Amino acid sequence: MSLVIGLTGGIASGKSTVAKMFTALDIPVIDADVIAREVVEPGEASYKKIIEVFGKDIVGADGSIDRPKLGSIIFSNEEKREQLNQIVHPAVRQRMLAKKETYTEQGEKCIVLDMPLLFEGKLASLADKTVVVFVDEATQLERLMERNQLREQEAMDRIKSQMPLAEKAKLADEVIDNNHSVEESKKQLFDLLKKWEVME
Ligand SMILES: CC(C)(COP(=O)(O)OP(=O)(O)OC[C@H]1O[C@@H](n2cnc3c(N)ncnc32)[C@H](O)[C@@H]1O)[C@@H](O)C(=O)NCCC(=O)NCCS
Ligand SMILES: Nc1ncnc2c1ncn2[C@@H]1O[C@H](COP(=O)(O)OP(=O)(O)OP(=O)(O)O)[C@@H](O)[C@H]1O
Repeated sequence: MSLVIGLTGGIASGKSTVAKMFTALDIPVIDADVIAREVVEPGEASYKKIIEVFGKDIVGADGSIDRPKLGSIIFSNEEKREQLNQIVHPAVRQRMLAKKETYTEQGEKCIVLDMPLLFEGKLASLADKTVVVFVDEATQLERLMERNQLREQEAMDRIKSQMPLAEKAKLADEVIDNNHSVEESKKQLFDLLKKWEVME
């Protein structure tokens, strides 16, 4: 039996930072953002559907989807975001499920689903335990603007396109407070993994 951990949070709250800690422990991590990139590569069904809905202008010079352009459309327009979600999310769900099955068959005792939209979507029920990586909104905004080189309004649009982190924290089994150092977050994670007997 594998323990499936649903790792979630908000944009730039620190999921990838915590996911790397699992990887360093040789615990497999299935990353929804990586899969969401794979399913829109040229030749994939979702690639064609995105062009049908958003037009040829959404394709960059190299033939792939122009992600900054698509982002600037969907993060400021709920209807367009919903349209994109309806194209991409079923394909992401299907691949995440298949990967999870493979790891389960391989006998992995712990598997992580790293998924920003775990609670907004339909995969939370797959997880035995859910963990939210939490930061307060001021820290989230600062880290997002810095990492993605965004103006305040663009960063706020992205934050507001998701369920508030405080609400996610209420839905989660456990919360990692990532407002402080990475080392402090690691200690919180290790305490959880000891409690769940994933590590000694
Ligand atoms: C809009 C796109 C092209 C922007 O690409 P970009 O490379 O700039 O960002 P990236 O994919 O790395 O996502 C960064 C973060 O944005 C947030 N985010 C992405 N898509 C969404 C969405 N539809 N709704 C809310 N938040 C989102 C997540 O927190 C994610 O971790 C891309 O995010 C996308 O295709 N989104 C739709 C698919 C999706 O929902 N992915 C999230 C995981 S399933
Ligand atoms: N405890 C911390 N202290 C300082 N900076 C941090 C901390 N945790 C993460 N960061 C930085 O904040 C930014 C966001 O972190 P990270 O990329 O892990 O978030 P994420 O939740 O995976 O984001 P996204 O879902 O948008 O990809 C990164 O630049 C990262 O280096």
